[in-house]
Amino acid sequence: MATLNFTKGQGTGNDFVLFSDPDGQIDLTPQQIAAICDRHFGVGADGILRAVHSRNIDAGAAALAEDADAEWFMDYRNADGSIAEMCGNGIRVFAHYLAENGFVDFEPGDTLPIGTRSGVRDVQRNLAGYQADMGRWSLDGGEPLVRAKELVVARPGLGINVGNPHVVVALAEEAELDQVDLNYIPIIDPEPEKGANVEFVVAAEPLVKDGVGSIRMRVHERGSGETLSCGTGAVAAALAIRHYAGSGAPHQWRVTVPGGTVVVRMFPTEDGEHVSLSGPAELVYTGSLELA
Ligand SMILES: N[C@@H](CCC[C@H](N)C(=O)O)C(=O)O
Repeated sequence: MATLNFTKGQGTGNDFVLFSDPDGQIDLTPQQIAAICDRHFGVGADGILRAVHSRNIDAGAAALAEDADAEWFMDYRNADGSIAEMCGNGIRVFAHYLAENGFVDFEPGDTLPIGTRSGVRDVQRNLAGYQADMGRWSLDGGEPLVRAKELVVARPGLGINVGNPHVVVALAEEAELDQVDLNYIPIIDPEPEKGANVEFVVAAEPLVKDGVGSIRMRVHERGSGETLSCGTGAVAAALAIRHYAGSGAPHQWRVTVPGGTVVVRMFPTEDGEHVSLSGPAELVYTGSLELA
């Protein structure tokens, strides 16, 4: 049995087991990942973040081709062991982990490029936390119908890709958001080929104040179930509500999730519109476990 030294971290309650494997020698199986993430028999987490040098993981070649400074790669796995392309809360916690453990020199005001399966993401450190440039996004998931337990009729969703796939469902009332039972996987019709994370959203009252939009969101994550927060989900939700609100809608949104609040900003670049995500990141404790 091998010992795995890990750190537990969280960002708005989206929690992760992190470990460093610069040389790319610890390839956990989906079963081992699911066992570690199990909240009764393991450490318990929504996902796993492996810190590996980009040159030592196959998916890192594309990251280095995009930005030769993307030394570290965030190898993200969902709680069920499946691979996901990107994790918006995870990347802040990952950057914090690298900085606090001295793997990178990353002071407030600095930018750190991190390799992910959806491309390189630039993370900025500031005095309040971290902001990640989540890159470009697309409305490429159609408008499927979504059925969820305790919502009486199917609702129209909006498919959005922000590096990973999402379907956002706008609800009319807070009561509906509170009552939807996300212990059950929402049914998406037609079902996306690679599945999707599903966000349920209501507008805050007022929707816009001082040029900033506000929404509340709950999420069912592909591969992890209901989580207290999903960063890419918050980005998708803000983009969807801005889309529904039409021209004149704000380009900055506060997204309140069960685990806290994150901020989403849309901004123009030479490369088309990008979207950023800001929020906290915390390392909670360190530990070690025996790998079965
Ligand atoms: N919690 C994450 C998203 C993690 C991946 C997701 N479950 C998927 O399968 O795409 C976030 O903060 O973005």
